[in-house]
Order: sequence, then C-alpha cells, then structure tokens
Amino acid sequence: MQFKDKFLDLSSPRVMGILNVTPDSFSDGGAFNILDNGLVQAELMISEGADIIDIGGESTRPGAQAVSVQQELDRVIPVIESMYQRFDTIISIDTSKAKVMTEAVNAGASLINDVRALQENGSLVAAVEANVPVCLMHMQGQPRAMQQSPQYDDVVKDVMTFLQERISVCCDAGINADQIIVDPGFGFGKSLEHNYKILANLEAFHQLNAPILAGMSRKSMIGNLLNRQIEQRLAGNIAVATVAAQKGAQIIRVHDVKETVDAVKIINMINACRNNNER
Ligand SMILES: Nc1nc2[nH]c(SCC(=O)O)nc2c(=O)[nH]1
Repeated sequence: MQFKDKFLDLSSPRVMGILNVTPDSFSDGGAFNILDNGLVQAELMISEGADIIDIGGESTRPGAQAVSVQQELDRVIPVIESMYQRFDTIISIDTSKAKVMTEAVNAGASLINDVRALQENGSLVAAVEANVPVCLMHMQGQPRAMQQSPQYDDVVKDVMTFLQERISVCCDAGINADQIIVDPGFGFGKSLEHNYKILANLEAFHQLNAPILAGMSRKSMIGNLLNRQIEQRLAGNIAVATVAAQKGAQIIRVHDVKETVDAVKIINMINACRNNNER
C-alpha cells in the first residue's frame, strides 16, 4: 500500500507501534516532556521493527473525556513534525477531527486512523483532500458510554455491514478503494464475548477486500479474561496478536513492538512452509 512516498508491502503482517501523546500517557505529563518522551518512545519502537507509528492525542478509552481541537493539535503536531524530520517511518494520526487530520498530514502523517470511520463533521472531506490511506474502524456508541451494554444481532455480521457501508460512502466521496484499511474495533462497544467472536472469525473480514488492522493490545478483552492488570498482559497481547496475524490481519496495532515483531516472524515462517508444501 502506498503511504505518500513510502510503499509498505502488506503481503505479510506489519506492526504498528502505539504512541499516545496524552498527558496521562507519560508519568511527568508536561508539554516538553510529552514531545521529548514521545520521540524517545517512537525511536525505540522503530528500532524494534515497527513499520508504522500511530500517534493519538485524545484518549478513546471507555469513559474518556473529550478533548478540544486545539488541545489535540498542540499535542500531536510537534511530535509529527519532529518525527518527520528525524525518522524514515510511516506516521499515522489517530484522530476523528477533520482539522487534526488536515494539519497532521500537512506536518508529515501519511495514514489517517479514525476510530469513528470518518463520520464526524468534515472528516470525510478532510480525508479525501488529504489523499492518504485511511483506516475505518467500527465503534458502537461513543467512548464515554460504549461499554455500558453493547448489543448486536450478530456482532460479526453487524460490524461487517457497517464497514462495507463506510467503504461505499468513502469511495463515493472520492477515496480510492486501494487506500482503505478496515478495523473491527476491538473494545469499542463490545462485550468480552463480542471481542472474541470477532477475533475467532477475523478471516471473514477479508470479504471486504481491504487490509485488516487489529488493535487488541492491553485491552480489557485480555485483562478481564486473564484477570491481569495492564502491565501484566504481555502474554495475552502476544497471544491475540499471533492469532490475528495467523488469520491474515495485515496491520497489528500494539504497545509491545519487539515481542510482536518476533511473533510475526514465526507466523511468516509457518506461512512460508505451508506455501512451500502447496507448490
Ligand atoms: N484503528 C484503531 N485505532 C485505535 N485506537 C485505539 S485507542 C484505545 C487503545 O489503544 O486502547 N484503539 C484502536 C484500535 O483498536 N484500532
């Protein structure tokens, strides 16, 4: 897939490193420290094998408070500008706000990652004008209340239908189909069972004829099942990432880059051996 002047081969799973630049994401939370710490973290993830760095200035965890456009811009733009100058990596902007999309791409981002699938005011037009790949993710409700009582007739079918509709709307608006990535949105308005039903059937999403992005790292689908605190979820993170990669997810969005890159190398070896047998 072409990300401005960078081509990323999605024929095998790629690792996207998560860089949250929200005050609560770094213990010392000051503005300079966010930039400084952000660049240190980005450099580490790149050195560990991340092909994409996903930068988010608004926490979308369940119950999260909304953030103003200016607050989000103040957090993410300095980091994107510095990263663009220093690193040769694909920069993704995790936002739902049109202005943040536009400014982030102008500053050097080459992937728009929107957990609201370009439904917010002006975001679809902003994405069309930015002319970079977009990730469309499914969310039921909004972060503040999405986990209270998520309901589906059939979660796989319902999420698939939503993503197909968003793909059609985006293509009609002028986004090239080959610039669209889809994401079922683990943890965004889903119960524990909903999340694992989606993961168990992740290969079904290939019917959408778009690369699949899977983001499960450190989420409650791991913590609640294993009864593990956030910093104790590495085994679970790797288990779900491995399953997603084996089911053909092209981009795996994680905190633990080094460990996930190792797991993906094993999946690639298995797939290579399987393909050899089939020749
Ligand atoms: N595409 C995509 N973007 C995301 N941004 C977040 S923020 C919440 C967290 O990392 O816990 N999750 C996701 C995800 O699953 N997919």
